[in-house]
Amino acid sequence: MIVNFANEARDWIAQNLMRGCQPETVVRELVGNKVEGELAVAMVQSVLNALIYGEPMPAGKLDLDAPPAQYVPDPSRLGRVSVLKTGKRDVPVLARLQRPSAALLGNVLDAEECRQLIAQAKPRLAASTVVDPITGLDRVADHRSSAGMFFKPGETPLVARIEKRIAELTGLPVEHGEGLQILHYPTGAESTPHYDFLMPANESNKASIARSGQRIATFIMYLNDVDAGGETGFPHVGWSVLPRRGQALFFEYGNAARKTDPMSLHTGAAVLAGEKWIATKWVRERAFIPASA
Ligand SMILES: O=C(O)CCC(=O)C(=O)O
Ligand SMILES: [Fe+2]
Repeated sequence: MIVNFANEARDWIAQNLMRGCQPETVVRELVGNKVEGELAVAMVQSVLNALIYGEPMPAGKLDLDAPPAQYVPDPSRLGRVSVLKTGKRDVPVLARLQRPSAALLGNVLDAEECRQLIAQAKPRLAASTVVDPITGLDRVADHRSSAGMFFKPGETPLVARIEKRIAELTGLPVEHGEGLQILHYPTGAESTPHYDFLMPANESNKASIARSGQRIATFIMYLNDVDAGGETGFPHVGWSVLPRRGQALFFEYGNAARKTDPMSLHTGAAVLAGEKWIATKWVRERAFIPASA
């Protein structure tokens, strides 16, 4: 059955979802406003499918019989070996998750590399920004009380060496990587639940996706041990990765069908004691071309 779905209602739902409201909360609000329950679920689901799975945004009509969007992960780019090799380095696979597709890796960076990355980044840290989902403009994050900086691809010999290592480990070409981001979380700082892929509904993301394709994978390297807290968490599956110096978490959320995985929602839990330093590489479908190029 096809029903009318006013663009105003659709935009209200989209804004709330992009602000981080839980879909169930948005459904409850709609039901409180006298929208019939099943219809409310279908309305919210259709907007979520557009925001997260890259389905077309509903425009004026809603098909209540449309099948739910599905995400089927491709096989992990890491394969099934227990130790990955890059140069003289052995990188053991310490743990794997099926959904979202993820692996924890040991011995990715040595202590001196971690120390140098922190030292090179420290003088250049600025309060983290997020892209405002409504305006598309950068603003200082209210929820992500960390400070960060980006290296340009290949900016220093150390950065270039690490980028080459990531490419050899993951099979993803060096050129597909965005500039390496260093993030520092002081005690108390956290990063609230978010996706790393770009919301295609956001105007400012459209140009970026057109240039370089969607983000499909994230490689987070932990640069120090954290005394308490600071885990990278996947709330939909209840998995937490503890920051350990030199280890890395690789997760993939884009498949060959060009869908994105809603299970890849993740957080940086609040640092409870000590501080946390990470280096993150986000990887695109195609060669990364920054906005200014
Ligand atoms: O701090 C963390 O563990 C997560 C960081 C993160 O989500 C990111 O860099 O995209
Ligand atoms: Fe993230």
